[in-house]
Amino acid sequence: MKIALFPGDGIGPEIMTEARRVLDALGLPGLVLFAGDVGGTAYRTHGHPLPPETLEMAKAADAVLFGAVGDPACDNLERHLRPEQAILGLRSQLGLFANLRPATMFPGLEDMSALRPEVASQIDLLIVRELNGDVYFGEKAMRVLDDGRRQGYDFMSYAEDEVRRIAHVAFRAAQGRRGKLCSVDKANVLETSQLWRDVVIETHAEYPDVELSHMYVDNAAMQLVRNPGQFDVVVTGNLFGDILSDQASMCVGSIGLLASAALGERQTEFGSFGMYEPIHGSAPDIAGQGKANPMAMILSLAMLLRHSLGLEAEAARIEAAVGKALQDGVTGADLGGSAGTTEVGDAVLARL
Ligand SMILES: NC(=O)c1ccc[n+]([C@@H]2O[C@H](COP(=O)([O-])OP(=O)(O)OC[C@H]3O[C@@H](n4cnc5c(N)ncnc54)[C@H](O)[C@@H]3O)[C@@H](O)[C@H]2O)c1
Ligand SMILES: CC(C)[C@H](C(=O)O)[C@@H](O)C(=O)O
Ligand SMILES: [Mg+2]
Repeated sequence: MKIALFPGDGIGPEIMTEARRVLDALGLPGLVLFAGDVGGTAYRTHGHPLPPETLEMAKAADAVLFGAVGDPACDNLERHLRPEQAILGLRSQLGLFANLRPATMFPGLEDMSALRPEVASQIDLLIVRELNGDVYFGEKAMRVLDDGRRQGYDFMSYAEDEVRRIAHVAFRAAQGRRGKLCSVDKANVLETSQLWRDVVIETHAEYPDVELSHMYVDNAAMQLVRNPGQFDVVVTGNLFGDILSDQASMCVGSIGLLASAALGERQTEFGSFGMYEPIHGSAPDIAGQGKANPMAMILSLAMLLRHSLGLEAEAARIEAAVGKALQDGVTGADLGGSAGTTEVGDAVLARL
């Protein structure tokens, strides 16, 4: 079993240290770990945010655990050299098109939600975000128009096969949960979304046991705050899924709590090859201060064990330990507490 660890920038290395301690504590036999550079860190040492050796390391592994990338000092680099290209490059070059972003209320944390506790307590949803297409990967450029004005543009598109494969993932996920799928789009304005909706409806024919609904993304943003308990599985495109998942994190209580899995079609002898990362970024405003919440990173490790290594019991053990630490009131500044990154890690380890 080979896991590639890519800590990245900002709080990435701090939270990766805690996930690594949890992994070590499990004492899994036959585990081989590799560490690689990504993001601004990799740009500084190798001249590129996703050096070829890092990509090769990811390909040779059964799973990748990814911290975060992003560095304000790199924001003026040409786009292909910016830290974010590491995560985008890994997702596209590894064919990881299906991003699972679960958001579930942790018992005892209801009062820390940005929503009223009785509303927040109902949250148990899964965002299935398409990860290889949309406006993220279309042609983009800045140009000067004939009249001298600068214009930026990004081409948004989805091909039907790209929609169909993520729809299948979402329908199957709904079958394994409460049987409800809400497809979020902007079909009232965008042709990309009209095709999305048409293909999701066509795919539904193969899943008559799943209840399908459609929602425009602006309404979905509102409904997520008004009544998040109405959602079971939400399937949406790359951009909308990015935004709605950050929003969902504050409905639960903190962006430092939400984990994610990026999966594709490749199967290994242990499970599905995948890359696992917190949904948050490198948090430059708190980097190096020992304040970051490592729970999203630790929960991403749990997802890795479940989906890529077939270790369901170990995954559940980690999730239970995180849940207990929260229930016992061990929280950092993001959740109104005073525990630092290492203390939160200690608390999870003590409850494993
Ligand atoms: N997957 C990724 O690597 C990823 C994801 C999102 C953003 N980014 C990058 O990260 C950089 C910063 O972006 P941003 O500020 O918009 O988003 P961010 O998620 O890094 O931070 C947003 C806010 O949430 C807080 N926060 C985030 N994670 C936290 C944690 N674990 N514990 C406590 N607080 C936490 C931060 O302190 C900040 O106030 C940018 O360069 C961006 O491109 C990377
Ligand atoms: C860093 C950025 C490219 C990334 C995205 O937009 O997908 C991040 O926001 C995320 O949610 O993983
Ligand atoms: Mg995001």
